Amino acid sequence: MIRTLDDLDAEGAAVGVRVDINSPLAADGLADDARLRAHVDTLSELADRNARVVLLAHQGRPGGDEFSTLAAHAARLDELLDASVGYCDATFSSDARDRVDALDAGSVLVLENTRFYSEEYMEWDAEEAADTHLVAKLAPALDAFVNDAFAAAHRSQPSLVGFPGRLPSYAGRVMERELDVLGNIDESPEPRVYVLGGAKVTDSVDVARSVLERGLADAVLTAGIVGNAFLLADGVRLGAASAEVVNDRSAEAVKRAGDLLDEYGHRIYLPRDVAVGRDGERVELDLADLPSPEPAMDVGSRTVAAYADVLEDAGTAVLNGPAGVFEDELFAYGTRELYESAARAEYSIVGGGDTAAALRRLGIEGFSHVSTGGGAALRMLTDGDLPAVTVLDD
Ligand SMILES: Nc1ncnc2c1ncn2[C@@H]1O[C@H](COP(=O)(O)OP(=O)(O)OP(=O)(O)O)[C@@H](O)[C@H]1O
Ligand SMILES: O=C(O)[C@H](O)COP(=O)(O)O
Repeated sequence: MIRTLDDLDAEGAAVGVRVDINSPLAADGLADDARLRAHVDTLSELADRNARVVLLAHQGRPGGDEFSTLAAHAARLDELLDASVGYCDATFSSDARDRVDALDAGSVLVLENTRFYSEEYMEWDAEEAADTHLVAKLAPALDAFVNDAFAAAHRSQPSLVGFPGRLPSYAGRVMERELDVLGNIDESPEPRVYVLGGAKVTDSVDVARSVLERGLADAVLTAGIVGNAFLLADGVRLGAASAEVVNDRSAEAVKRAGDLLDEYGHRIYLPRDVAVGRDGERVELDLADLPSPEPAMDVGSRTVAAYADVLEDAGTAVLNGPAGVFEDELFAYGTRELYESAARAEYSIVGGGDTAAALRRLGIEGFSHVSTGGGAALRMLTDGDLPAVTVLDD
């Protein structure tokens, strides 16, 4: 059974709360605060119940553009919450532990990006994770652990799976709600159509295989960099610029996408055209017009029309990842159109950090459930088990 905040004696307790506030960034800070807003209920409840709330979170991946401190996140949370929010530029050092010890009841402290520490970017089993430096050093300063980071629950990293071995642990309100909705997806109306876009090529190929093998998906529509990977796997010569974007993420995933096309090609839909930027304009190219020197940044209107036909008959539409570089208005078209078609399905689920940002930016509404998780939601929908959830279950 997974315990929730209803089971936690919060008064005066130092509660470590793992959140997922991994967000798109802009030069001057956060580009979108949807993931921070999602945790407001959990954090306000704990602060109102006089807990000393200690936040643990990651931002970006080592070496990536969005790998940064959590200073801007703390400042934004301070605006979003009634409680006072402090920031500490360490995660488990004596400085961090002293700040936890000094924290007032009803206040929040954001510790530094957990991925600044190399152990956090490795996968562990729960017992080993409990012995990592981060967990072994920080746990004694805490009385309880709450995991509200549904969106990262598919990762077996120390801050996600290590604390339950050392502290009484609970699911936060976001985690509770997500498990409620996504745990019952096998009851959802058929046919089920999965739309896989975005940048996480390896994860998406794995998801496509799983839902196809298990008969959970009647159709898989590919878009974004994921779509480009499937086009390459199908032998389409997109051009060196597009191929580089895909191969930078995973050349191996293209091979696996090819294997999947061999087995399930009749149920996997590939883009029929792509959009590139040429002299500052959007130009749509049919596959026959490729290769192109410019990278494919969006799906084109023929793809949108073909995918809309499939989505029109969907009982359930499950979406992850944008169809293109929606942050640039020239390439927002595919995402806007595809999401609007999906939102019209009888039951529609959409997930992902950038996806949530896209919904807000493009003003798209009407989904039955907007999950905070992208990869996590898809893994939950397909395998039903998430490492960080399994360790909460006792
Ligand atoms: N054709 C493309 N070329 C380059 N970037 C693309 C393309 N299509 C989509 N993207 C980028 O993919 C990014 C989002 O992908 P991602 O897989 O991270 O989605 P997500 O919704 O955040 O899912 P998750 O929660 O798993 O992170 C966006 O920044 C978008 O610009
Ligand atoms: O955005 C996400 O999907 C989660 O925050 C997990 O991030 P990751 O894919 O870098 O582990």
